[in-house]
Amino acid sequence: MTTIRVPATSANLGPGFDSIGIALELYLTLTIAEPRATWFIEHEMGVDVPSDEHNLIIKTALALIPDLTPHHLIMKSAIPLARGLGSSSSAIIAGIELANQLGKLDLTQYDELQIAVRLEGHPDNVAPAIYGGFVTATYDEVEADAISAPFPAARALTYIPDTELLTSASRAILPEKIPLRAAVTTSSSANVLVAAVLRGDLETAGRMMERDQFHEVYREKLVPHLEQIREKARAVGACGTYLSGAGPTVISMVPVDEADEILGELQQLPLTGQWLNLAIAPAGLLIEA
Ligand SMILES: Nc1ncnc2c1ncn2[C@@H]1O[C@H](COP(=O)(O)OP(=O)(O)OP(=O)(O)O)[C@@H](O)[C@H]1O
Ligand SMILES: N[C@@H](CCO)C(=O)O
Repeated sequence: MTTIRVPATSANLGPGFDSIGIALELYLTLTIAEPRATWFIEHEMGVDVPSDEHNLIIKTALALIPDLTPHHLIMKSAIPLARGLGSSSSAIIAGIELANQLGKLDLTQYDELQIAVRLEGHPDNVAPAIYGGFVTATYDEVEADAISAPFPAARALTYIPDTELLTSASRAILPEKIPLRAAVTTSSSANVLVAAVLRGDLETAGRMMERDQFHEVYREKLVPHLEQIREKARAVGACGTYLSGAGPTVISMVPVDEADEILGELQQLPLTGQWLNLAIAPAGLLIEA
C-alpha cells in the first residue's frame, strides 16, 4: 500500500504575508488501500469532514482526473482544522498526490505547486508542504515560484486555541489598501528576515517576525492572545512571536536548548488551548511505499 505524508505549514512568519512559510513536524498521512465501487475515506476528524467524494482530498484528486478509479483511503491527521496550520493545504496536496499516484501523472514539485496554488490561493501555505523547510514564494495569479532553504536550529512553540478561525473570515477583515510607510517597513523587514534565515541568524530573524503591518494589526481583534503571548515570550527569551497563517494559532520561535524552559513559562499564561513544541520539518511531501 502507498502512503502519502504531508507536513503542516505555518505561513507569513509576520511580515512575509502571502509569501513566507515553514513546514512543521506535524503530519497528515493518506494511505491508498483497495479499489472499490465508490470513494470512501476513513478518518477520525468527526462528522463535519465528509467520508465520500465530497471530502477535500478526493475532490482535489477528481479535479485533476474526473474519472479516477474510486478507492478506500485511510487518512490520519495531527493537523487541527482551521487553526492556521495549513490543514486545507495538507488536504489539497494529499489530493494532488493521490491523483498523481493513481493516474501516474508524473507531476514534478513545480507542477504540484502550480495546481495547489490555483486551488488553495496562498503560495506561503502550500509551498512549504511540498518542499519542506523554510520557503519564500510568490504567485501573480498566473504562475507560482518558490525557493526552499534550511531554517536555523530552532523550535516552534505553538499555541493552538480551542476555537477555529476560517481563513476566509480572517482575510475578510483585511483592508484593500495599506499606507505606503507601513508597506515599506513591513516588506523591508521581510527582506531582512529572509537574509537572516539564510545566514542562520535566528535572533535577527525573530526580531523581524514582530514587524508586520500587513495583517497582524488588523487581525489582532480576532486573536487577543497574540499580544499576550508575545509580551510574555519576549520577557522569557523567545526570539520572535507571530500569528501562524490566518490564525488563530500563535508561534514563538525559540533556540532549541531553551525551548523546554520557555515553554514552561508560556504555559503559565491563563489560556485554555493546547501548546506544542514542534520542530521545523526539513522535508515536504513524501511517498512511503
Ligand atoms: N484533512 C482534511 N480533510 C478534509 N477537509 C479538510 C481537511 N483539512 C482541512 N479541511 C477543510 O479545510 C477547512 C479549513 O481550511 P482553512 O484554510 O480555513 O484553515 P487552515 O488551512 O487550517 O488554516 P491556514 O490556511 O491559515 O493555515 C476545514 O474546515 C475543512 O473544510
Ligand atoms: N497568507 C495567508 C495564509 C492562510 O492561508 C493568510 O494569512 O491569510
